[in-house]
Amino acid sequence: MLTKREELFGGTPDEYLSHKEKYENSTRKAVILFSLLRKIQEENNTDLTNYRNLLSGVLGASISQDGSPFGLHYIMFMPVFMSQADEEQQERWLHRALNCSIIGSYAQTELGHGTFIRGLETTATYDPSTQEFVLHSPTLTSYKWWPGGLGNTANYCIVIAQLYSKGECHGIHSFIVQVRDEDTHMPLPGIKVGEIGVKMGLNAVNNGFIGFENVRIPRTNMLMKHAKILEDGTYVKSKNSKLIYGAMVFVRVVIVFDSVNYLAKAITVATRYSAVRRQSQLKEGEPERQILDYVTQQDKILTAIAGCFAMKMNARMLWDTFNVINDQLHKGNMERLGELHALACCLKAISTSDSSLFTARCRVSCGGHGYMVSSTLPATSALTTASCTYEGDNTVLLLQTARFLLKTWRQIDTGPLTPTVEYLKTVSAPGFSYKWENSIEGIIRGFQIVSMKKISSCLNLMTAKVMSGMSQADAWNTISIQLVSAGESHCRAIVISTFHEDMSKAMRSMSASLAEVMGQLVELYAVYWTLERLGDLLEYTSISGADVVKLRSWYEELLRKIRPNAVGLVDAFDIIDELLQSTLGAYDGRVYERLMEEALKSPLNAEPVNQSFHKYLKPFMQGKL
Ligand SMILES: CC(C)(COP(=O)(O)OP(=O)(O)OC[C@H]1O[C@@H](n2cnc3c(N)ncnc32)[C@H](O)[C@@H]1OP(=O)(O)O)[C@@H](O)C(=O)NCCC(=O)NCCSC(=O)/C=C/CC(=O)O
Ligand SMILES: Cc1cc2nc3c(=O)[nH]c(=O)nc-3n(C[C@H](O)[C@H](O)[C@H](O)COP(=O)(O)OP(=O)(O)OC[C@H]3O[C@@H](n4cnc5c(N)ncnc54)[C@H](O)[C@@H]3O)c2cc1C
Repeated sequence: MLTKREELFGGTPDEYLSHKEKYENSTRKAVILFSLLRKIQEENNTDLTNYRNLLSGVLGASISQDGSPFGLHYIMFMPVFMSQADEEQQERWLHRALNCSIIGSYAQTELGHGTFIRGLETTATYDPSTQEFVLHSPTLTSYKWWPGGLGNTANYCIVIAQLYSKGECHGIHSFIVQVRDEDTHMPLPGIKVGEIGVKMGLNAVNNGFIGFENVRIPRTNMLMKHAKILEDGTYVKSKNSKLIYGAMVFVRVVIVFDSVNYLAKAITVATRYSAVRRQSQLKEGEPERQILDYVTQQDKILTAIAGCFAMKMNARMLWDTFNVINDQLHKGNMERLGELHALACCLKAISTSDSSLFTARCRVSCGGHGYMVSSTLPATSALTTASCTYEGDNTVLLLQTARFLLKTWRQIDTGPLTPTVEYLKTVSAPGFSYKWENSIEGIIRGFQIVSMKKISSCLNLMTAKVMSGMSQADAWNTISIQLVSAGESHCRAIVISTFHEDMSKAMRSMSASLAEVMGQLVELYAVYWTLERLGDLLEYTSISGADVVKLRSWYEELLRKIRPNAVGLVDAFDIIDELLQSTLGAYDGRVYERLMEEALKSPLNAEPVNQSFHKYLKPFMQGKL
């Protein structure tokens, strides 16, 4: 009898399964895991407040590096329900979703539209004679495309469609739609549903497509917490049209935590491997050195460790900010929604792009063995690059942040600013003077000044172009590279200052030795990004060549100091081998034995001579083909 652990982590490695077998195997595993999670939910009476913990349990413990067919059920279907369904609807469906007696997905993106959601083509036309909506996919490009779990798993999904009533379009709204029969799992009449095929990664997520041929759903299937359609077809507007976007804000907040989890996996593997792997002699006649002793290797890996700790602290800050503002939204106070949206956008963009960048560095820092699927680094790389796209393409999200920053800058003199942007007032105040200094505080100020000056410059450029006769939209597009850069600088200033402030608070309750190491990580992160963004700092601050020389020595000194604690720092992530799933990163360091053990599992090693020799090779080599 297999133990739960053997059931979850044993059997043929996913990489040797067909696409179909991989899905079936991930469904088998998901059922085991989510049965355990269902038990936790029942014990903890999960709601949105502790929902994220459950969610990170789902995500962090996602046993397949290829994701899970149940992921969207937790990541989007339920959060959207919690934020957009009215009480009657929550009563009707939420409990069934929470205990997984129905499995949902989230169908927003279409073949033709992902970013521009106001351009979505799926329609939901209200028929007052039957008090139903008619859901329809008018074109091929209107087919929903990407929804996780929709291919073969989900029997319900939330569909985002253009709402029509009394001949008028009221824009996009959310509807719950049953996709498959709860008993037979057959697609319901008028529904064409399937799986979108093999992707770069996440091939256990079961992303699907769905098209509707005049499918009728009851009026009460429109999620009506905010906007409503009355029985006679009268449309009742939401207090704020942006509330429909709420779920995307929540998920972007969760994604910042995900990006930390994914990066933690990659740096655990790369750091442990770099401590085991010996290669080349630093000095003639000496034994070969651990590759972690090479400063170039430290440059690749230790900065990734610092980045992981930095983003963890920022994820916590974002979650706390989300809860504060979400409570205000529930009380009808929309004042900080724009700030929350902008903060969630830039932190989602920067955390996922940093995670993707550093994970790719971890992959190459492990040489050839880092290219083995059994190292888990290729799959983690494929995962992190996907996160730069889903839940909003990173470029587009940084433009959203820039949009908010320009609005803020226009109003800079009309009153107090909200917390995440009040630095703009400080560094632009009359009489504010600043001289670059090589210190954490000096670096934070420097990044804040760069951000402020980029925002100011963008607004001046926009104004000049519009004054010269260019349309607002063309002016925006023309300077959009600089707008993205302003969004990134704003975010980097927030990440460094949050890391420094929150870690300083945490260090007060640490032992002196631990506090010293944590302080080194904060310094390494700040100095690394200072050297990475030297162009901006030279353009907008008084940093000098002499400062840069000293910064480089400071950086190299930090790498030397942190090196002895590198393995201890990643061990602190405490990722068990079964979740790490890596021949290079296993806790016991038996890298070469594990590489060979995994290789022998290849089906091509099942027999000494593969059948293709007799069918193809031999006749070919004998000139018979
Ligand atoms: C790119 C977007 C935001 C553009 O939408 P649009 O309405 O065109 O926005 P505007 O630029 O015109 O601004 C309108 C107005 O609305 C505010 N706003 C926009 N989004 C939000 C939001 N989420 N929360 C709050 N407020 C928002 C914006 O600030 C403007 O306010 P003003 O006061 O300045 O007028 C939009 O199209 C968008 O978000 N696109 C990305 C689509 C997306 O994220 N898709 C995710 C699909 S689900 C998915 O990917 C699942 C993945 C699986 C997994 O996670 O595992
Ligand atoms: C692994 C994965 C899982 C997903 N799961 C789901 C899901 O469960 N449900 C769901 O609904 N969707 C899902 N998606 C879809 C995802 O939300 C979209 O891919 C994403 O929103 C980007 O849209 P797009 O793919 O249409 O890219 P596009 O918007 O076409 O972007 C392509 C390029 O155009 C640029 N661009 C687009 N608009 C602008 C603009 N206004 N200004 C400047 N540049 C612009 C972008 O920066 C990008 O470089 C998933 C995607 C992936 C990769």
